Amino acid sequence: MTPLLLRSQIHALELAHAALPLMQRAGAAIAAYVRQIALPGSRLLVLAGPGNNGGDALVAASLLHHDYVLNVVMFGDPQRLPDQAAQACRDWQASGGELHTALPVLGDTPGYALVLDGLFGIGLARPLQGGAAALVQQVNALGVPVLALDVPSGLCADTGAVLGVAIQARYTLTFLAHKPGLYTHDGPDHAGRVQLARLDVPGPDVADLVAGDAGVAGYGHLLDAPGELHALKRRLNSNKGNHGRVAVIGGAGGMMGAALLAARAALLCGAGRVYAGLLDAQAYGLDYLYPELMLRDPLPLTEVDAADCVVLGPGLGQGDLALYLLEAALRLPAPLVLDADALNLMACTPTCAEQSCARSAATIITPHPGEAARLLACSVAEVQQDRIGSAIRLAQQYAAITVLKGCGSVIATPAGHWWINRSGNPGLASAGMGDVLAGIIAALLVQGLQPQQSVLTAVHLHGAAADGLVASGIGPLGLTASEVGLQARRILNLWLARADAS
Ligand SMILES: NC(=O)C1=CN([C@@H]2O[C@H](COP(=O)(O)OP(=O)(O)OC[C@H]3O[C@@H](n4cnc5c(N)ncnc54)[C@H](O)[C@@H]3O)[C@@H](O)[C@H]2O)[C@@H](O)CC1
Ligand SMILES: Nc1ncnc2c1ncn2[C@@H]1O[C@H](COP(=O)(O)OP(=O)(O)O)[C@@H](O)[C@H]1O
Ligand SMILES: [K+]
Repeated sequence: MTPLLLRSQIHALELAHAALPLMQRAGAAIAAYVRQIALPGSRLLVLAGPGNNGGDALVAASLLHHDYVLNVVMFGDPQRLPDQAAQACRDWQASGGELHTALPVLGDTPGYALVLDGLFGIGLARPLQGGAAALVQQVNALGVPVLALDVPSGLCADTGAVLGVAIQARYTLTFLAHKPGLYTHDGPDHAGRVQLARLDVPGPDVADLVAGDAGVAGYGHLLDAPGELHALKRRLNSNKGNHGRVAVIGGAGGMMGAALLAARAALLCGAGRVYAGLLDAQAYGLDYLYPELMLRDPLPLTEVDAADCVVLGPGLGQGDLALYLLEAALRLPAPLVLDADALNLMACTPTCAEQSCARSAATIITPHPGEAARLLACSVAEVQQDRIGSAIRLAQQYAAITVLKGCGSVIATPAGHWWINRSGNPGLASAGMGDVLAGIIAALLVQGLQPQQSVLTAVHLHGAAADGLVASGIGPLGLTASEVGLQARRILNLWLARADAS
């Protein structure tokens, strides 16, 4: 899996390699990339900011000078550039290059083929305002493809939050290591296609990259491939009893579908037996589409007691029975997946955190940002401003593997390990998708994957299923949770066959 480094960790890496000509290498990597995406002779707009990101852009400008028509806009005082960037600026001017202080008016001359955004990189320290914000807005309004250098200016490299306003790039060439902000929250909308230029610096293990922030165990990983699936391989001589028992509890009045979606997804992803305990007194005794499911009253807890994993929450409601079931589930010795209303109930029942922390089996919580905000007693905006930190805080508060869902779902463990999922698309932004995810997690868990591996695989699979469907024209508009469950089955079996063959 690909490492994801926070800004403090990138700085540690830079420090460990301070003797290397990193800015020269970054400039060369930019020039090589530009030659792939812009025709020689075309006009390029180069934006150089007040720090080393601007230096990278200026080195590239000098390297591209003879083959392109370049307009370089310097934002900030060139006299105050840091040393290496100042040298890059002198080199540019010595080669006959001009520095503009604002976007040149092109008149009748052909427009820009490409913009190189070297305004701000990982040194962005506060929201863009005034001249910087205006420049970014002007560039976005040009409608010209933008190559962002390191990160799109205005985007926080750690969190993917837009600070004020941010460059809308078609491409991002990022240096040394991938940054989490490119992959979660608003990052993917601003970064476009991301490519890494390592600058001949080896991976992150060279440096001690433990971040200063409390609770973060080190650098994270981009979840861009399924992990080890060996435990899912079935012996020829196996029976349903070998493939685990999932119990889904939820489906109060008007919300039966949520519990059925989770239960069906568990069935489709291979659980040997799936029970659904439905709270709706009017619930049918049969799922006509999937009669394989065993629908029961949630009380008594007989099947729940015997389950190898319990999913509690889809369509659960927040009544007295729901709370009783939540407290009973927290006492169960089996792994527990808590979603939706189970999380809302936990947020307003302080004793639940204590109960959750006292559990011996794995607890998995899968909040979307709204549920996370309730659990953390803060606003959704605060959760989104720091998705990694929020996920880790939740993981620690409940001693639970946590999936903070949304664009670039963040998975975190109580020990402070974290991942960002790369699969998935906005087709998943429709009702019932979270229920399907909860069912998939439980299915993988009861078939023998370890809890952490179940969560990582399920999150990646869920997104990959949506990607596969969109690629074949089913979605993003109108993609349904039921289709994602079916496609997850197909992809999981393909992954398994591939793992088997290798
Ligand atoms: N240090 C190194 O070893 C390397 C750095 N590189 C480049 O250097 C970048 C980091 O350079 P810096 O640390 O100089 O940081 P940046 O170039 O990202 O920006 C820092 C400058 O912007 C100003 N600034 C920050 N936020 C602002 C705001 N909202 N409005 C106005 N001004 C603001 C700061 O006061 C400072 O002058 C990386 O993103 C990368 O592009 C690369 O050359 C690779 C090697
Ligand atoms: N824009 C998006 N990009 C990627 N994944 C998304 C996006 N929007 C939603 N998802 C995923 O879809 C699922 C939605 O879950 P949730 O919000 O709980 O829905 P519901 O409660 O309707 O089941 C989560 O796994 C989430 O990560
Ligand atoms: K930039």
